[in-house]
Amino acid sequence: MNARTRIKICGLRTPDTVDAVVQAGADAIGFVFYAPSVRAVTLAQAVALAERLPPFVTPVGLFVNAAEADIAAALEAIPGLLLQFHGDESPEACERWQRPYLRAVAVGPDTQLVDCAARFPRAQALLLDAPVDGYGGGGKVFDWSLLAPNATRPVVLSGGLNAANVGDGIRQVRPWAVDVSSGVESSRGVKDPDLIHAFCAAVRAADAAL
Ligand SMILES: O=C(O)c1ccccc1N[C@@H]1O[C@H](COP(=O)(O)O)[C@@H](O)[C@H]1O
Repeated sequence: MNARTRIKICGLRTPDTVDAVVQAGADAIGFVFYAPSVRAVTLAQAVALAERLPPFVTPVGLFVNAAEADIAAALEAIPGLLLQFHGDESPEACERWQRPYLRAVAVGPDTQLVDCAARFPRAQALLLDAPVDGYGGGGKVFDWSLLAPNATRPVVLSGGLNAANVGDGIRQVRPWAVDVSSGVESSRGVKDPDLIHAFCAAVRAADAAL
């Protein structure tokens, strides 16, 4: 039983939206270290944004097939950074840091979460996303009914979530946490404080009704 669904808001790029995420009561903030993304930030930008975070709000660094030197630099520069691997990284590439991480999984009809958990033993959670062109942040919902209720690791539900559908996702999947990017944007790559607050309120409402 999950007493409170944790919330990660991903793809923050400005101080005011980071502050909005904190004020809305989210648990984690994602920084996209993937240059092709409209949400990409430099390490210097992420360091400045992460310095705004109070205790108990976790900075998450999202990487897609990144160079080891870039991951090492981010870990060095941002205390407490949780890694999120959202590309084609091998288990070895994810495990070499010897620390917990989030492993993204594009969910399809053949996805076996038990096997995924076994392949990525140090993954603190499996982050379930829709298969998209490219690697993520596509605002697409996957078929939640594909998930067998036998996950051996906490799951983070993501992919096309917004204030209108996150309650259904929580009721159906019962994830440890939810993760959103597109669904709290007024236009592609532009976070909206009102949508951030609405998303967090919808999660709280769903939790209260469980
Ligand atoms: O946000 C991005 O631009 C991104 C780029 C490359 C890989 C992952 C990315 N975002 C992650 O994708 C999922 C779903 O996002 P959305 O809510 O459907 O837009 C989420 O975990 C983001 O962190």
